[in-house]
Amino acid sequence: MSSPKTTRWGILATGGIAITFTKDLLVDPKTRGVNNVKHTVVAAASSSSASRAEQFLKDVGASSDAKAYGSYEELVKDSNIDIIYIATPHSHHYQNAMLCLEAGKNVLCEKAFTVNAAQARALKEKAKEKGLFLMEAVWTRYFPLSIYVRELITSGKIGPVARVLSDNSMATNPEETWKDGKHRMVNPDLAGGALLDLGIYSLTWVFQTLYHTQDPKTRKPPQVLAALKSYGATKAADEQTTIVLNFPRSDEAGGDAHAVATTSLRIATTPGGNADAPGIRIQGPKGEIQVFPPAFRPTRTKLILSDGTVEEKNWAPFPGPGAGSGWYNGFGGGKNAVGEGHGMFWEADEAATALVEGRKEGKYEGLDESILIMEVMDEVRKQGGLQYPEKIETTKYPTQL
Ligand SMILES: NC(=O)C1=CN([C@@H]2O[C@H](COP(=O)(O)OP(=O)(O)OC[C@H]3O[C@@H](n4cnc5c(N)ncnc54)[C@H](OP(=O)(O)O)[C@@H]3O)[C@@H](O)[C@H]2O)C=CC1
Ligand SMILES: O=C1OC[C@@H](O)[C@H](O)[C@H]1O
Repeated sequence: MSSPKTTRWGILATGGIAITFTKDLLVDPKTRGVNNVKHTVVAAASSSSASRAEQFLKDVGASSDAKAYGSYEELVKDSNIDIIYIATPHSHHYQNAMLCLEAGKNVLCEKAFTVNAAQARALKEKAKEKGLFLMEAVWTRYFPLSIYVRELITSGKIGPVARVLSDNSMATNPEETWKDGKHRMVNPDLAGGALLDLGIYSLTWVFQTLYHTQDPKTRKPPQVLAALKSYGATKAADEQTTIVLNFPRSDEAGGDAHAVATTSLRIATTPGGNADAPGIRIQGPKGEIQVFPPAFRPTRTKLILSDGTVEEKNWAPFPGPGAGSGWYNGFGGGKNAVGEGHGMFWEADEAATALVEGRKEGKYEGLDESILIMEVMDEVRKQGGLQYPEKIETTKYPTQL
């Protein structure tokens, strides 16, 4: 067996998820049975100061020779970096990813990929022009649990999927939690709201079960009908959104299939942390697959077949030793066992493997699928009357944010 190839990462931004991702990155891949790639963090940048980047590198346990930069512009010039992980708010992904691609760097960019589909298309074009790898960091797609669910579907276990019900909601008490309105979860300037932050996971489950599992040559985009409830005085972010999707399919493939994707900042998928009810139900004529919350980091599945078969699986704990501080939920608070991995290393392994193999896109969600999901979210926002400020919707690069 050949020795693992090391990928050298640069980390762009030093906020909450950057810490969790980077700690996961530094977990030995052998602990999860991965032998083809290894990861090292060679640099991090903070837009606020080099000392913040320095502290970040210390906090995550990076090697003492990793470089700390006080600007993203300096980071992208570092010739020692193979790939950059972007961990800024949604509003900034387009400008930050363009900066990296223009400088010739491969990119793994946090979800939601961009603010709109036009930006996602422009990034795809730029990556193609430069011959670079580009992937949206929808980590859930790379979980062994997700691979198992997709395999159940493609093996025909429940028959052709006829309907998917998918929720990712949190009772966050937004007026209290984000009183001043500046936090990225509610701030329109940072593309705040439920849809782009949490609804992306409801759509991820719909797409990875009902679209990604179809033949890429014949699958078609869905028709979309949406209701969106806006948040706060500015009405420039959503607090609750419901999307009905119709996926056209030939009669031989099972005929049209339906999905309902829901998201909310005000009510929970399961109140009080009770995870007994499935947040995701994938239904076919021979049975259903249930996935238990949270949709972004599920650890339990249940297959129920009409012949009476019931198969429950528990996917926790994730391999470790891991981040060591519980999972990060974007605004404080963690619930998984301290010391287990968070689960972000699987997407990092895929990005590193793609670099080794010379692939330019992620295996379980290519750029066209990321763009299609952005198109769905564009349509939802259009029907719901939600537009973000022009400076973050624009494809003009560079734009000062
Ligand atoms: N996959 C997952 O499970 C999760 C993904 N996310 C995604 O990660 C991204 C970042 O979220 P999160 O880490 O929670 O956010 P944070 O607010 O904790 O961190 C964002 C970082 O981005 C940088 N930044 C640059 N410009 C701005 C700006 N104008 N306002 C705020 N921050 C800025 C800052 O880093 P610096 O000062 O160093 O430049 C900041 O620390 C989002 O896209 C979110 O959707 C978030 C949580 C979980
Ligand atoms: O990606 C995410 O997953 C967990 C959520 O709590 C967070 O807000 C979101 O950004």
